[in-house]
Amino acid sequence: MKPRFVLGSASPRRLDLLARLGLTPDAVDPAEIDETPEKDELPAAYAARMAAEKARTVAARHPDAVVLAADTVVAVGRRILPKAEDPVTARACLKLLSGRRHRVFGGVMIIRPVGAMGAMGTGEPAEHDRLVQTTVSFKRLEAQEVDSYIESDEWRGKAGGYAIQGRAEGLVRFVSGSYSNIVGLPLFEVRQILRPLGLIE
Ligand SMILES: Cc1cn([C@H]2C[C@H](O)[C@@H](COP(=O)(O)OP(=O)(O)OP(=O)(O)O)O2)c(=O)[nH]c1=O
Repeated sequence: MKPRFVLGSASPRRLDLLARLGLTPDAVDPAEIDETPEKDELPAAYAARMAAEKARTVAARHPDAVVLAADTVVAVGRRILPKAEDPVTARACLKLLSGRRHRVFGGVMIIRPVGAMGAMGTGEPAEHDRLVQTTVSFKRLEAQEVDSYIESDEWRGKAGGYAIQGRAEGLVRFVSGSYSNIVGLPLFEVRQILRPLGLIE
């Protein structure tokens, strides 16, 4: 029997990405936790910590289900870029990204109840995590390109102030690594975890 599957995310991108694997969650229940980075926290550690905290928060509400949560962090060197919620922040992000490479860290945490799905015994739920890194290179952005992108509003609610799944892809010279990781969920790694749990064929 297929286990119950809960997506612990408010991101419509993550729901769309799961659909590409043929997976529709039985419930969507965002964690809504405090997402403030710790002082001097490195981007990779932050992405992993956020994914784990979101998944543990949601798993506590759904002890009988497989729970997936993720976090996408855009980083320039050791610097974590914010999720752009206003044009000033989005502009500042684009300025940092213009003409250089940056990294996108995708933290994924999947928690499943133990004692189900053939696992022996009971006790603490089992945790499966992944940290995926993608390198992205933007062209040097002209002032007019920045203005026009800000006008588009596509940056709103996106880590690092851009959405590669929209017109920003036309400003990206190359991507090295997982594309779906940039959009919000590294599908290869997610499938590797969910398939043995009987959620994906
Ligand atoms: C870089 C980039 C990010 N994003 C999105 C993915 C994520 O939704 C968002 C990063 O914020 P997250 O904090 O990872 O996710 P979220 O707040 O949207 O949802 P939740 O915490 O409930 O899971 O940025 C894109 O859609 N395209 C991109 O190219």
